[in-house]
Amino acid sequence: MPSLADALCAVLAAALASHLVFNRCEPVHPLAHCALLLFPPAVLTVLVCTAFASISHALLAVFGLYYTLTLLSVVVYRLSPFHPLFGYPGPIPCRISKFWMAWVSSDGKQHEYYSRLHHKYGDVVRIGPNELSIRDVDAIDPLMGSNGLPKGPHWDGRMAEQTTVRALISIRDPAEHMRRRKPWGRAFSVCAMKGYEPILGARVREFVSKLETRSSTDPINFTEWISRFTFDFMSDMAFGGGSDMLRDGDKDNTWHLLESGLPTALVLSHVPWLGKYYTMLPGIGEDLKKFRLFCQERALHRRQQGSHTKDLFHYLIDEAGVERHPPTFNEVASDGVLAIVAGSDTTATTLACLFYSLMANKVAYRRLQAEVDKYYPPGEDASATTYHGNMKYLTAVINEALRLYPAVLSGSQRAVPRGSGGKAVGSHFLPEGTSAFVHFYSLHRDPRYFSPFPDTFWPERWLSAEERQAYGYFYPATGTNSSPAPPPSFEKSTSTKNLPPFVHNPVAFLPFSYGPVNCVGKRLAVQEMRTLVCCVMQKLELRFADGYDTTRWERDLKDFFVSVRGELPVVVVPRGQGGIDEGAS
Ligand code: HEM
Repeated sequence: MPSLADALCAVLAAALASHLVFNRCEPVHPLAHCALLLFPPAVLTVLVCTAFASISHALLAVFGLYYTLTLLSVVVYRLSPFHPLFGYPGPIPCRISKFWMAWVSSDGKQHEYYSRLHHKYGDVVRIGPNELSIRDVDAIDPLMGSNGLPKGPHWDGRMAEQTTVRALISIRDPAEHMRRRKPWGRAFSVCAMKGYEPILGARVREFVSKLETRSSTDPINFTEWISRFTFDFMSDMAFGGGSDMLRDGDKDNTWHLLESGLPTALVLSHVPWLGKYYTMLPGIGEDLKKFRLFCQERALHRRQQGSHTKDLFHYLIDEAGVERHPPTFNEVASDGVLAIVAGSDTTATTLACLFYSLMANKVAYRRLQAEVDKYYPPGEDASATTYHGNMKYLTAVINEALRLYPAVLSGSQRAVPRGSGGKAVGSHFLPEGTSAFVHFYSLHRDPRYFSPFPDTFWPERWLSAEERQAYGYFYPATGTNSSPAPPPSFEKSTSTKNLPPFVHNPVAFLPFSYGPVNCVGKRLAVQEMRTLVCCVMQKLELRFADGYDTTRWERDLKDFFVSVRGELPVVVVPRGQGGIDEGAS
């Protein structure tokens, strides 16, 4: 008959063994969890129950002790010098469990949290037991370049409900990713892009004319209008049409279906194994399922109908029959959903941030308007891309919006595969099993890479010194300490004397990520933004609605992997009709 001390030793040994198995094998399947968390204490209870007064005492003691000791062992190990990431600084709750980041991220402000951590702890911060956030330009290529690391486990949580066919963005196996990316590469080649101009031009003209011909000058929510445009355009591209939000508004509540799952997906990305349980809950993820169904119906319809234009779907489904291993219909349908999600929300956020920034910085607004007027005077079709490449101020404005507000604020995770022996990333070493990402938001606002005014919308930083000088020096007035800071007023200055040295390092500019799994839709996104901005600036005049609190913009911006923007109440009138101050120039 075992003594009480024997029983306690047995439970301690079992708890340590269980921690060891969790640590080595990282099981994610619920059955494996049950086996490790229920089977050992149940067997132990049977074996040592005679050491206790009753079976219920034995159950309570063994199970309670087993769980307490397992947890304690996990916590002590993660904080101890034996942990491979011990040398990296970070807050204690982060080092203990990813549940901490799941909780922190749930309010959509994880990008600001990471940024604060980098200010406090430096360029590499331990933000999870096995995860690092990096703010160092030298880490970009080794981490994300062609000899870099594959995608990390956060995709297993984000896409937990995709149990059969995964969309391109969440494929972690590099060989499979490369196979699935081929049709996408073709779809965004220079030649294919030419074919998209008429589809894009038609939607942009519709957007502008809808706003131009409004009979009222009441403020509109500009964010919503832009979202309708990007959604309609991506539906045209992915499924040959089928969405008319610009005409009918969001009558099917599609935008809600698209965005409602984002916060949960972000939380699950921090604790991917929880995704398996989440998908078992009845009624969970209904919005996303509806959205997928809606897209699948469109894909089916588009396949049956065929198309005269070579849209994105044409390439994804390989209508020309050029792929050696053509994708299956389910793969294409899944990638069609991805095109809508990855293509509409990201571009909508960037455009909304861009127009917000322009309205807050009237100097930049007038400079861009002047450039548009030069290349596309009244009567010229501003949706034709002919002069886009010459428009340096336009490029500067788009880059600056992407720098301050990258649509994916916190970057995309990579992971060091088990058995690889680890990876040197710049001057840092990442042990195997470590996940890491370059934090775009922190990198883009780091004064070592962009100075002066790293937190301010200042498109002139993207011009050459001569071009900046030719424009004359307009600088944001400094000295505001409120957080979030209101957009600065701009002052005319005759010299650069009292400014910190000019620093501009485009290597630290990664809104579309970097390397072989970067944003495959970058060309389309840039063309879409250039076309829309040119047409809006040519035909319309915008200003914030009276009483709009400009500090709200950054407060309302949420990081749910793809960022989600708040309302932007704007007065829009056709140009030349007056009513809007055309002052600063
Ligand atoms: C301003 C607009 C956009 C921004 C800032 C943006 C940014 C990004 C980022 C940061 C990634 C993650 C890459 C990584 O994991 O390293 C990504 C992936 C992706 N984006 Fe975009 N994107 C934009 C627009 C678009 C558009 C218009 C499309 C068109 C369909 C698109 C399609 C994709 C796809 C398919 C992926 C997955 C790529 C892969 O895993 O190989 N994106 N994007």
